[in-house]
Parts: sequence; C-alpha cells; structure tokens
Amino acid sequence: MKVIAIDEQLRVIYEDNVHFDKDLPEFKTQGGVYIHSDRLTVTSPVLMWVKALDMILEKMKSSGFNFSQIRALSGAGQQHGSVYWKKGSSQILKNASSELPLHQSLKGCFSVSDSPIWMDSSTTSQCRELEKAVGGAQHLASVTGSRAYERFTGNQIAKIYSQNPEVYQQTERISLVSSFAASLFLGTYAPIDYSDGSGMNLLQIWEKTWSKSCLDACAPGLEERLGCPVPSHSVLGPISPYYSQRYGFSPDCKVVAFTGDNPASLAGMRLQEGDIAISLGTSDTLFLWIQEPTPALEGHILCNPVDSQTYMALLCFKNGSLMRERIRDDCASGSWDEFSKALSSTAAGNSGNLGFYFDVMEITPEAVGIHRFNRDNQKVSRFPKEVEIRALIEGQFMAKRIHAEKLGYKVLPRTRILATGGASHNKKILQVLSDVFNAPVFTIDTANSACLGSAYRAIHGLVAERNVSLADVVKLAPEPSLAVTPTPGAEEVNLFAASIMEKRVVTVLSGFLENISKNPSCL
Ligand SMILES: Nc1ncnc2c1ncn2[C@@H]1O[C@H](COP(=O)(O)OP(=O)(O)O)[C@@H](O)[C@H]1O
Ligand SMILES: O=C(CO)[C@@H](O)[C@H](O)COP(=O)(O)O
Repeated sequence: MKVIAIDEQLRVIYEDNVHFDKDLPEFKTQGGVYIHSDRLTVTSPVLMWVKALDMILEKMKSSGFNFSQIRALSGAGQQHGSVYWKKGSSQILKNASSELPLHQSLKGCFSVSDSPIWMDSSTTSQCRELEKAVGGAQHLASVTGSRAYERFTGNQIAKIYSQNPEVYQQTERISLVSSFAASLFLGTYAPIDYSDGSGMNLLQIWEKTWSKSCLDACAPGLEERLGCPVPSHSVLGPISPYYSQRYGFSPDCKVVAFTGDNPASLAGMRLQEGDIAISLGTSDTLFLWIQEPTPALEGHILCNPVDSQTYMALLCFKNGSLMRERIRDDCASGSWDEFSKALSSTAAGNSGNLGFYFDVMEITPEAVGIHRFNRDNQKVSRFPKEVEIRALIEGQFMAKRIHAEKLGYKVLPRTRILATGGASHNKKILQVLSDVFNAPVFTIDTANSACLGSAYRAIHGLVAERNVSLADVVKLAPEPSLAVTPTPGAEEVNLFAASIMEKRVVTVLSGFLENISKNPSCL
C-alpha cells in the first residue's frame, strides 16, 4: 500500500509505503497474496488491507504530517478484486470509534474474509456460462469491453454465489478493491467508478450502466449489492468524522471516486493519444488512450478515467515482476545488479535464442510453462544464465509489441513509450524495451504512477464539474524525462526476432492445447 501527498504546485511532499509481507507478517502472505492448493484460486485477506491503511496513516502521523491541510483525496486499487460486506456492516463502518484502529472495528464486517483478486483464474466455468447467457464471447466484449475473463469481478461473484449461496445471501454490498478503499475514507459504501467498473464483465461501457443480462447471468439481486456506477471524477462526499477525530483531517476534505490502478496510472503519466504506457509492476500492463475502440476477443476496453467521452485499451500480462524475480534468483543470485550486468553482456536478438516464461497461467496469451527455442528453432531445456535473462526480457517485450500491434497500434517515428512500475527503475530493462519497440522510453519522477495519478485526480475532482480537464490541472507538473533511446541497429534484429516469435507462439500454444486434451488435470 502506497501513499503520496502533493502540494498546490504538484510537488510530491510525502511518499511512503507499507509492505504486506514484511510489515504485516501475521497474515502470512507471499507477494501480498495466498495462492491456494489448486494453483488457480488467489486471494488476499481483506483485513490485511484495512490494517495496512491504519499502519500507513499512523506512520504519517508519527512523522508530523499535517492532515488538516489536505483538501481532497483519491486512490486506486488493483483491478477486478472484490470485497463482500456482511449485512449490518454499513452501520459499523459509519459508527467506527476513532479511539480504535479501523481494523478492530471492522473485523466482523466481511462475509468473505479472503477476497478474490486479479491473479485468480479459477472461474473458467463461470466465464463460459456468462458468454453463453449473453450470446457469445464477441457479444459480451462488444457490450462490456472484454470477453469473459476469469479475474473479472462478475465471474468471481458468480463463483461465490454458486459455491456458497448462503454467504452471498449474507452479503449486503459488494465493492471493488478501489471502491472498498474509498468506503473506508467515506464511512459509507462508495460507488464504483466507470473506469474500474469496466473490469467486471458487467458494465455497458457505452451507456455506462449495468447490463441487466450480465447481472442476471452472474447472481440474483446483484444490482442492489453493487450500487449505481459513477463518473470517475465524482466527488463522493466529505471524509468521515473518524479521520478528523483520529488524525486531524479537515471535515471539509473531499473524497473523490477511487479507480483501478491502471486507470490511475494513465492519469499519473499524463498519457496523451499516440503514447503507449507500459507498467512493469506485479503484473505487466500496456495501455493506450483511444477515441473509438473496437472491443475484440483479446485485450480490454475500459472507460477512460479522466475523460468520460473516450476510452483506454489495456493488455494485462500476469507473468511480470514475479517471473523476473524468479529468474533473477535462479540466474543472478537474487541481485538486480547482476541481472542488469547479464543484459549488458548479451546483444540485442540474443543470437537467435528466445523464450516464453509463464510460471503461472498467462492471460495474454492463455498459456503456461517455460518454452525455450535456440537459433535453429529447436526446443531446448535450458540456456546459459546470461542468455536466459535476455531471453526472458526480450520475450516479454516482444510479446507486448506483437499484442499491441494486433490491437491496431502502430509504432510511429513520434511514438513515446512511458514506463512505470517497480521494474522501470532498471535502466538495462528499459534499454531492451526501447530496442524492441524501436522507440524512446520516458519515465516520470516516481515509479508509483498509480499513486501520483490518484493525487492528480483528487485535485481534478475539485474542479471537474466546471469542465476543467485533467490536462489543464496538471499542466505545471514536470514532463516525463527521457530515460533511454534505441540502440542503433537493434530494430532490424528485433523485427526478425519478432517474426520468428509469432511462429513460436503458435508452436507453444498448439503444444499446450495438445497437452490439455491428453491430460486435462494439468490445468
Ligand atoms: N531494480 C529493479 N529491477 C527490476 N525490477 C524491480 C527493481 N526494483 C523493483 N522491481 C520490481 O518491482 C516490483 C514491484 O513493482 P510495483 O510497481 O511496486 O508493484 P505493484 O504493481 O504491485 O504496485 C517488484 O515485484 C520487483 O520485482
Ligand atoms: O489485472 C490487472 C489489469 O487488468 C492487473 O494489472 C491488476 O490491476 C493488478 O495490478 P498490479 O498488482 O500489478 O498493480
């Protein structure tokens, strides 16, 4: 959990974080999550999130942070995850005593204590049922922006309803992670915003209302449990008295709708049409600002969080930083420095060696396992350590370019890549990104663009009703700075590598499908 505070000149005046595994060891998470024994179900304990909020605010208080100066706040949550509030919880939330940390008051409030999160892929049967109920995958994509995806909230809710109807009956409200966090600040249930709401397979992205047929296909009585969706710039109300009494916030401090982490990053990076943003966080994502989208069977179209007339296209790759960390541990003694040296000591194109690294079931494309090919296009079981590291990073970025081009994106001479997320600290990784896309890579001062974007959105919320755009609000913010430019000659090597990669994707996917048909339990 991260926090950023900015002043009226948009300067970052406070930045801190709480690390779930290290700072809250009592929850025994790894990477903030529990991976269940079926390897498909992935959850996080909801009380850990509440305790992390208590902890981060206490840290700010101990450092002397002046909460009374805060005029507005907003936030972002990892997309798709959901929180289930037990009947009667709205009163407990409203009346929480400022004498107690919030997690103590809320400990009995959740009908599901481990929240399903974006890494979950256990709802394949619910996905197929939803697509069937609404007239097929493409129709669902045309209505909601995406075909059915396992992590999307509607399918997660359908699983809870079908496996545990009594738990569903005990639930009075379902929040996304983002609207859940907003609820904690508001002291009442916060609505879901259009942009994060687009990651549920439930919202009609054109009309911006819930789709009745999708709701009905997932669970009965769902509309009243979700509340009405709202524009992402909405002011939801003043902060709850709990925060004025406990931390000294002004009672006038406004809470602006929270949104998903990727939409908030779009705001934080001040993405412009034509730019391509690549976030290298726990997941890797790639997103674009788009005027007239055509939802397809691959990728997602979300409502744009800063301009309700337009959209954002998103691709999500599950095997991001955790995959890079695993190869760093196996091949570079757990050191990013050593990992970077391996990238410096090998050349673009990796002498024809190429790999696909999916420790967990990937989203884009749907495949799993480690697949290495040498320059003669033969499948091999291992690479030397340096070759392995370059194969991983080049493979990850070539996949991004190929999938972005499938969405219709063209790399042009004026293309800027805006990189963010933890791995964007690493210049050697960014160099490979620049070489593969043959475009300059820019970064902003903080790799926490979702957090910074939330602060920008908080200011924007104060003036959005007067038709002031986010671009106007943030025009004084520092421009992204140039981090790396393409290595001369890398483009030819990479274009060749990308063309053979597409052929190998087909080999990997057909091998994968063959394995499943022989042994369905390998899923
Ligand atoms: N120097 C580095 N090189 C490569 N990856 C890094 C480096 N520093 C941090 N990371 C990666 O950044 C990840 C966290 O990114 P972050 O954007 O904070 O995640 P989240 O998407 O969960 O907000 C870590 O998992 C770590 O592997
Ligand atoms: O599933 C997606 C986007 O569709 C993920 O990008 C989540 O939004 C979680 O992101 P991080 O944990 O990487 O921040």
